[in-house]
Amino acid sequence: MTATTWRALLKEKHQLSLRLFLLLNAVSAGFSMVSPSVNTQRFTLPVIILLVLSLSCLLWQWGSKKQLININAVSLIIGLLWAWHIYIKASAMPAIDLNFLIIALLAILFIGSISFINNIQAFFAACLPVTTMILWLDQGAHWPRVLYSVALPGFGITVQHIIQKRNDNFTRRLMDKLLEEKETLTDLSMLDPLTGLYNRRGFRNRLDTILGLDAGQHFVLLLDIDHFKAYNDNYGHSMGDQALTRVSAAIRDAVRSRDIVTRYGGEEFMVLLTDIDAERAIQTAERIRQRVYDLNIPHLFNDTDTHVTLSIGIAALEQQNIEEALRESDTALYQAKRQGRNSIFVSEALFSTRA
Ligand SMILES: Nc1nc2c(ncn2[C@@H]2O[C@H](COP(=O)(O)OP(=O)(O)OP(=O)(O)O)[C@@H](O)[C@H]2O)c(=O)[nH]1
Repeated sequence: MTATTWRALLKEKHQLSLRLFLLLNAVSAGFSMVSPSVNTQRFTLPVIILLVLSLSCLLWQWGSKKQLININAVSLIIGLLWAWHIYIKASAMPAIDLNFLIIALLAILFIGSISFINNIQAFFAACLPVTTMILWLDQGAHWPRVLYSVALPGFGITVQHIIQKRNDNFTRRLMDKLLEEKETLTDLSMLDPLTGLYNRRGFRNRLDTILGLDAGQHFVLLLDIDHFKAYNDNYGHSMGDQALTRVSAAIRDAVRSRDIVTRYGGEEFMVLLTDIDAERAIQTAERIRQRVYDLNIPHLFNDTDTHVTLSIGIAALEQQNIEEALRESDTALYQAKRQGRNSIFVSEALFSTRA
């Protein structure tokens, strides 16, 4: 879930309360025509509009769920229609019937408060026109009772609104935090825990981005620590881990930040040199080899030297074919091992490209 889907869900929740509001108003408008509390002016224009409007909005929302209706505007229009309806009925009476006014007020307060328990603006938009009309028709004779009837649910809804806002904020913060953690976990799943370099998954992820940019020529370097089994067997696995960590850091330091350094296997690394020519790629490979040698990690069981050393195979990445480039660099690495280790071998295919 993202912050956008969260906001969409909140809007959807409000639209649900609007549907309830429309439904109750349609029922109420129908009822006031069929069985009115006062038998004058059953079919007023506003109550007919009210019925048609409520049903149309309901049907429209049903049909196109993505189209959101402005809740406050609809509530205000419906409140005004009810006020107009009350005015027409009251005008037709020989004398103002207080019971009629109270029932009319309670009806809209009831509909407003159960529909908009969490939406204070919509509640007042629906109830204020009716309240004002009743106060005016009653000429203020019972204003404390009328205002009390509105203030009581109004206060309850305000408190509920504040609590709900705080809950929503809390949930949103919690969701942001979870999304952040999810991103961190995704990042971690792309890194090798021992060396902090990319693992194969991280490499694939970065590769897709780089190939998408299609900037210049790229080269694949496959690097393997020489006689590392002998190192582990003689110095222990923990010293082996330390050596791996130091070698990883040396490789990382020897290349540019835009190059991708990956722990490709146990003591095997892969570097993708991006947007570079063949000459510089070979120079970079040589720099890596020298940096690792200069670490001076003693390895008395290395047949070729007394230090930890690396062998490197290089191949060009042609036509975005990473599998082919890896195959060629692996062959080149094999040759580097065969020619005595602590050395670099350039893929024959690359030689022919350069010739
Ligand atoms: N300490 C440690 N050792 C590892 C790790 N991953 C792989 N290794 C060791 O790396 C060694 C690799 O040995 P081999 O594949 O036989 O190669 P090598 O001894 O380096 O010989 P050449 O590659 O031919 O020079 C094995 O002993 C593995 O146990 C690791 O995470 N930590």
